[in-house]
Amino acid sequence: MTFRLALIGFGGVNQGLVSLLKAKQGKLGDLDIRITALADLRLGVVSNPQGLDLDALLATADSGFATDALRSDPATRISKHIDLAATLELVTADYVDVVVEATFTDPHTGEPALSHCRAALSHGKHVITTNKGPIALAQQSLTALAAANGAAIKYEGAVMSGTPVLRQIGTTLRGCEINGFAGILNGTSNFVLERLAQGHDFDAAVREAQQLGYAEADPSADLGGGDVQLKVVILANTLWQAGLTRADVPCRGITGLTSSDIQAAQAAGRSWRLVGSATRQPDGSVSASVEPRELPAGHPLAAIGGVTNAITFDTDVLGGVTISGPGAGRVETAFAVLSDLIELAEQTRGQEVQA
Ligand SMILES: NC(=O)C1=CN([C@@H]2O[C@H](COP(=O)(O)OP(=O)(O)OC[C@H]3O[C@@H](n4cnc5c(N)ncnc54)[C@H](OP(=O)(O)O)[C@@H]3O)[C@@H](O)[C@H]2O)C=CC1
Ligand SMILES: N[C@@H](CCO)C(=O)O
Repeated sequence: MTFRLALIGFGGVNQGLVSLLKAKQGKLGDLDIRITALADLRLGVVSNPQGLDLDALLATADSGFATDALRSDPATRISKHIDLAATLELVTADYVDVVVEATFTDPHTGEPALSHCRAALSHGKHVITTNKGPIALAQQSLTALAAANGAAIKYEGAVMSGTPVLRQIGTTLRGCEINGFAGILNGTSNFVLERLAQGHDFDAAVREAQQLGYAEADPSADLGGGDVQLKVVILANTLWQAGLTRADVPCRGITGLTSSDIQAAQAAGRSWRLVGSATRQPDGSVSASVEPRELPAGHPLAAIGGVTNAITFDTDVLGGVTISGPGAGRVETAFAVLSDLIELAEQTRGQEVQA
């Protein structure tokens, strides 16, 4: 099976995807994944219906977006001009099967990602996104649009990066009723908390998280809790079709904590963690919050350090089920895209057998 991808945004995650596809060449069975289109503000709009060379793409990223390596294939078209219309033309091109949306997360409007997703889905293109904006704001309508056009929308990377969480809800945990969750859902802030506990400076820790590819384009979303707020909305709506919006999730980040708060907790064997949580009440309503919590040693989330994230689901049959793994990172998040592509291939094959 062949998937021809359009990558929208060529920052950390989509560059990570190119590296990962190169590393996995020949290891994905009959799944042939090609990148036939790319749109990025710094690069412009690039296409090659036969597939762009992965080494040339990596060289382009490494060289700070010089296009010499891409130009060595005469079939590759490059236009430096990029605007919404050019990007929408690209995502709907006949040489694109799957659009991988990885531009910045806008928590207020979801744009321009929302327009990219809608255009792709309404032309029957599958969408895979790591972008939390469109999913937190329009999960239900995007899913309906996909279904109406025989397409799929997948977003495993939107919560806890490459660590499988949303897929577990839909597969292995399906026989359980999940009545709540609490988790460390932001890699950057957890990384900064660890650095502060080690005595490092706040701003230096944030810069390090940016260099490592963990932070949002605007890191105040990580530190102020807004990123976790979006993830809580996505989880609650996935679990319970709760119709939750950001306004329903009171939110405080880690910016009110001082180094002395953190070190005092540490001396007492406790740890500050930024926790996103939600609970379904007996009447079906959902209460949710994002806040720093001082956790005792032995709490399942207390020992989760650095960029690692973890979530504990409160289930009727198993009690607490905790999933832990990387919460951010370029290749780690690209892995979520790859896992969505593999699932999409399985589902497409299943539909072909039935037809
Ligand atoms: N990094 C991570 O660990 C994770 C990231 N995510 C999400 O994945 C998405 C991508 O993250 P990441 O790759 O780290 O972000 P980056 O900021 O590294 O990359 C985003 C890229 O998109 C480009 N871009 C911005 N607007 C447009 C546009 N209108 N059209 C085309 N390209 C555009 C940016 O260009 P320019 O730089 O010029 O603005 C940049 O190159 C974000 O939504 C993020 O929240 C989710 C999970 C983990
Ligand atoms: N900026 C986010 C990326 C993953 O969504 C984080 O640090 O968790």
